[in-house]
Amino acid sequence: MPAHFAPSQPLQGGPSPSQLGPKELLIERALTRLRSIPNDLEKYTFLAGLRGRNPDVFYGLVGGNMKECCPIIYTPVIGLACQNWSLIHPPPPESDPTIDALYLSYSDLPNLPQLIGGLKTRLPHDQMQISVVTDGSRVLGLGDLGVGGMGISQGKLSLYVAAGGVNPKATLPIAIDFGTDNETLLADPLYVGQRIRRLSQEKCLEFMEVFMRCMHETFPNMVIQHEDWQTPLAFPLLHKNRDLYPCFNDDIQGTGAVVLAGAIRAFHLNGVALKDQKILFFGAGSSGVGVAETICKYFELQGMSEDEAKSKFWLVDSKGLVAHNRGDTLPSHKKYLARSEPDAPKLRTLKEVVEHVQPTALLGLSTVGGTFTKEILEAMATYNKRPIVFALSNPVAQAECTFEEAVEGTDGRVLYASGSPFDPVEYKGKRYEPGQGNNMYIFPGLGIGAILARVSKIPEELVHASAQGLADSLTPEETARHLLYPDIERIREVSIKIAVTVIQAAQKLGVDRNEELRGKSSAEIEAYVRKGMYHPLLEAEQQAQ
Ligand SMILES: NC(=O)c1ccc[n+]([C@@H]2O[C@H](COP(=O)([O-])OP(=O)(O)OC[C@H]3O[C@@H](n4cnc5c(N)ncnc54)[C@H](O)[C@@H]3O)[C@@H](O)[C@H]2O)c1
Ligand SMILES: O=C(O)C[C@H](O)C(=O)O
Ligand SMILES: [Mg+2]
Repeated sequence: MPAHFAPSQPLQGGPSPSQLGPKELLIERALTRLRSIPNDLEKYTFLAGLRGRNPDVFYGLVGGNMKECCPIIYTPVIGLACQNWSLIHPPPPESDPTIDALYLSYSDLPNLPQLIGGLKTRLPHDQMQISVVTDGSRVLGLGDLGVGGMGISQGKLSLYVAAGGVNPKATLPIAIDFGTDNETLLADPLYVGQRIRRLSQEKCLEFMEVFMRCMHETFPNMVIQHEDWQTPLAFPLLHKNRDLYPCFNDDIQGTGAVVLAGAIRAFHLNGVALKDQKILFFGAGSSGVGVAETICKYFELQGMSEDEAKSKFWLVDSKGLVAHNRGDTLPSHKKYLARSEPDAPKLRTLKEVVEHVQPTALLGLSTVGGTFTKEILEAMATYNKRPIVFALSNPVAQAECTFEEAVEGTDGRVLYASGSPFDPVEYKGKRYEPGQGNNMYIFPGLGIGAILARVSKIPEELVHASAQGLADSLTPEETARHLLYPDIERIREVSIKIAVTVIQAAQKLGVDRNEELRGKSSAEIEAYVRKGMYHPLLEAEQQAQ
């Protein structure tokens, strides 16, 4: 069985089209067509149409050409698609007996048990494995896009299939319409969602409590990924559900894991001992705090006391340095890592905080593009031989600095990762390669591992295991190139490695419910993972699922 989809590139020098099998030929045609489309949004709609018409061809194309296709079906172009959702992807008619995307709204609350229970007969697969659920309230760094968030749910699930090998029929994207506070959408008669203001947090959580219960009763083995919920809902949803159901929040935990994996590599490459690292986060929302707490926990696991680990972190939000003595009431998610010195300086701007802290690492999860200015990058380069700069906000225009700016501002010494992809840069005759610190490296492996182990819940240890699996997945050649993350074309192999680590962690904690896998060696678990994966180039009867 192939470990990866056959990439289409080798076909160019291989057999002529007439010798190709029908799926390979269709994939080759689709790729040629894709390359002929000049406009990004049209490329997206072409691929979305292909996914609907012929999933095997779509996934064969994407899986063999990740570098080329990911920026279209995922960040950055997916952001544009979400912004234009009403024009490109209206919900299917209610009479449609099958569904491949589910839209719900608060008014469905009294009927949720029947509605969700009834899905079993309307869905093409009776063993649904994974759902990505959003209310579209914070889509990438683009803000509130209402039901346009469906694009993100679908995009994430496409990667679950392409990278994680989940059967496409076992995935369900869900967008929940709680209204929108986006003035453009509220004024747009063509908007496909409800043109009402967002409901209160209380109402949303009331709905979600019933929703999570009904989903679990209907699909007891399904993993639910919460995605792009605004921070005031993201944390309560995670805390209320994490001990009850197999679910996780991708922005808090998936991002925590991917950045931890890149940071482990970067701390090694900058040569500074962990106890001397000083990590500054620009942005203290669900993602910033999620990442900071994940790295903080890692420091503890490496032998630091809790207080020592916490002392390595500084958070900056729109009001400046986050500190208990700041004079405002901090929301609960910011309290744990707020500076606690009674005389913590009251610093307003990022520049002031950078100069005060002189960090070894500067991480942006702020949604504000261009905020790591030349001056800030140059300052990072004066404090560090190899400054760590991660511009993690999505999509591209929201990145705190581009790769080129980071290379120039630090005279080529930067250890850089971004949330959205950037091209390599030539600087003073040398070629530099960026890392893509995007949770896409984590959730497919974490998800397929959780699915195959049939976990009852996803404790933090599984998230840490996924980070370790990713950090360990670089080849010697990638390590020698000083990469922070593996080549994206290898994402399926990387996801397999992460899945094995996650399954073993689940077994150790006793949250696995798949008895068949217990007592198996790493190699046996890996073989089981490979066998359980969907391969678009195999015929249906050859698929294990
Ligand atoms: N790379 C990845 O895998 C990944 C994963 C998740 C989220 N993200 C990105 O992270 C970003 C943030 O997501 P979130 O859910 O945490 O959002 P959020 O809105 O909850 O948090 C944003 C934070 O930035 C701060 N901020 C905003 N404007 C600021 C300014 N001008 N100066 C200083 N601070 C400012 C806010 O106070 C807040 O603390 C998004 O752009 C998202 O795309 C990336
Ligand atoms: O969707 C992405 O590309 C990453 C992340 O989940 C985000 O919200 O930005
Ligand atoms: Mg997200």
